[in-house]
Amino acid sequence: MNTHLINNQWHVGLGPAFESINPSNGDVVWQGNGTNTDQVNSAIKAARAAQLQWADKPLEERIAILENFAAQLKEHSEEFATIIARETGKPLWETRTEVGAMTGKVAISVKAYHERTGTTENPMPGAKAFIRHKPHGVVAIFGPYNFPGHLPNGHIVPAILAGNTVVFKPSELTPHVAEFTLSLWLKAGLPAGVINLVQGEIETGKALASHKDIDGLFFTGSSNTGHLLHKQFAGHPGKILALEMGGNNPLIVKDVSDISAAVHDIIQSGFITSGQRCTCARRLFIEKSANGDAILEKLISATKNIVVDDSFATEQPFMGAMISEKAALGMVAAQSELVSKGAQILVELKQLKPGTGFVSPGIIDVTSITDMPDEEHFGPLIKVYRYTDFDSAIIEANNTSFGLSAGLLSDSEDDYTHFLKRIRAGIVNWNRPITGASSAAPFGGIGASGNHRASAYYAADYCAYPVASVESDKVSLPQTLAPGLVIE
Ligand SMILES: NC(=O)c1ccc[n+]([C@@H]2O[C@H](COP(=O)([O-])OP(=O)(O)OC[C@H]3O[C@@H](n4cnc5c(N)ncnc54)[C@H](O)[C@@H]3O)[C@@H](O)[C@H]2O)c1
Ligand SMILES: O=CCC[C@H](NC(=O)CCC(=O)O)C(=O)O
Repeated sequence: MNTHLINNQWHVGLGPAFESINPSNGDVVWQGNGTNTDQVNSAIKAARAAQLQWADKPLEERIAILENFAAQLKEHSEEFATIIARETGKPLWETRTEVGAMTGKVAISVKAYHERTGTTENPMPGAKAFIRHKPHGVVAIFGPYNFPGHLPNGHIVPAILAGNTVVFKPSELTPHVAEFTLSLWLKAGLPAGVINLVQGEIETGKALASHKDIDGLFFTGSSNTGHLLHKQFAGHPGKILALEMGGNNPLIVKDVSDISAAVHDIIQSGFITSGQRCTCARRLFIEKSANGDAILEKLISATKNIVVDDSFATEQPFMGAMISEKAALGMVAAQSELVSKGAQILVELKQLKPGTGFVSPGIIDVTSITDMPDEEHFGPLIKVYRYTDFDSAIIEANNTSFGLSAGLLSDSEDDYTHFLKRIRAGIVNWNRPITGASSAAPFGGIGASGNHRASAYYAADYCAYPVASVESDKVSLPQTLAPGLVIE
């Protein structure tokens, strides 16, 4: 099977075999072999050979290829949404929005390129001062399985726009999505070597990340892997590493009059994509009050009514399957562990069908647990904390090594101002779900969630480095020389 794209040629993998499975029914979606180390080397060589020529192209030519890609995405949107749904288990309505986000990324990245990394010219006596931006060179891009199209695309598009060339290593759980993405780039007229695709499991990732001839690595994935990469990059200050990782995101609810609206925003925050978004609310803080009781009661009944079904069901479900049966069972086990620590199940998260990734959404009250693990449970399980005092809820919300997203549902603007000043996260929302971040804003977290290299609108920043120049079209002697200097 032709799996890897090197220098615009498809290659059969020479490494270990692997496959992807449709988590809704256990069907094999894709089979192939990963790369071996020689193939990873060849991909990097191809990217290196193509880089100068690509960066030398007039910007308009690079943009034209990106726009062709957006047109290809539009033309093949339904086919692509179907492929993503089959490989991830996400509902079709949602994978259609993923393809839409990929298409929109092109125009947003062009705008960001000009605004954040364009050329600035300032006059100065006898010369001009310029700020320009240059590409790093060859960058490795690693993607996760939950948005196998949109999130790698959020690195690839700004990277090549800036003049870098890329070696892309997708999640081993979503190889078909990656292959289809590259087939659209080829149709868009991508020159050879500009984006190379290497597929495989961890060994492929390790061979690429540790390669001496990459100039940087842009990563979206788990905090564990991101931390490993950070260690690996220690001692290489010349290489740029951009890390987008997970979160243990808090959502605090306080004094809301529209209880149904609050429940809606909690569900959108906690359960969209079966809880498999890095921005999902993992910890829900609800006041111990009549208002808090009413919100929790409505949340419990609405959660029990959430429709979980196949990606292609005629009546579209809110949630599809999780990425794999292993992930689904992992969530069941996480729930059991919390129960063993003293948590109380309010709505049980259950695997709905053996051999699949289908789980029902769960809510668990963890207020009485004293040794809560600071872990990202990457699935549809909301952990409820009942609180009596707003400030202690904010302190507990900040009691995490992560800092990706956070939110407050409250009718009071004063409460929000207070919360915004104190909460530590890269995305902080008020009376809106904490998922669904815009590509037109910076996106990233602090602490164990990232390394201050925000993506989305700010991805332009890590795709190029600034060059400051003072320029004059001829050398000229200054009118006044420095003391002690005589030039005759
Ligand atoms: N902050 C964000 O923007 C963001 C977005 C989506 C997902 N995520 C996070 O991603 C996670 C889910 O995605 P995932 O499970 O695919 O992540 P993951 O870390 O398992 O995998 C991400 C990529 O890294 C590769 N990889 C894994 N181990 C490696 C190693 N030792 N060396 C080199 N490469 C390696 C994988 O093959 C994959 O391509 C969640 O934690 C989620 O919060 C973060
Ligand atoms: O799973 C993590 C991504 C979640 C998603 N964020 C974005 O799409 C950020 C915007 C971008 O990268 O263009 C979300 O917040 O739902």
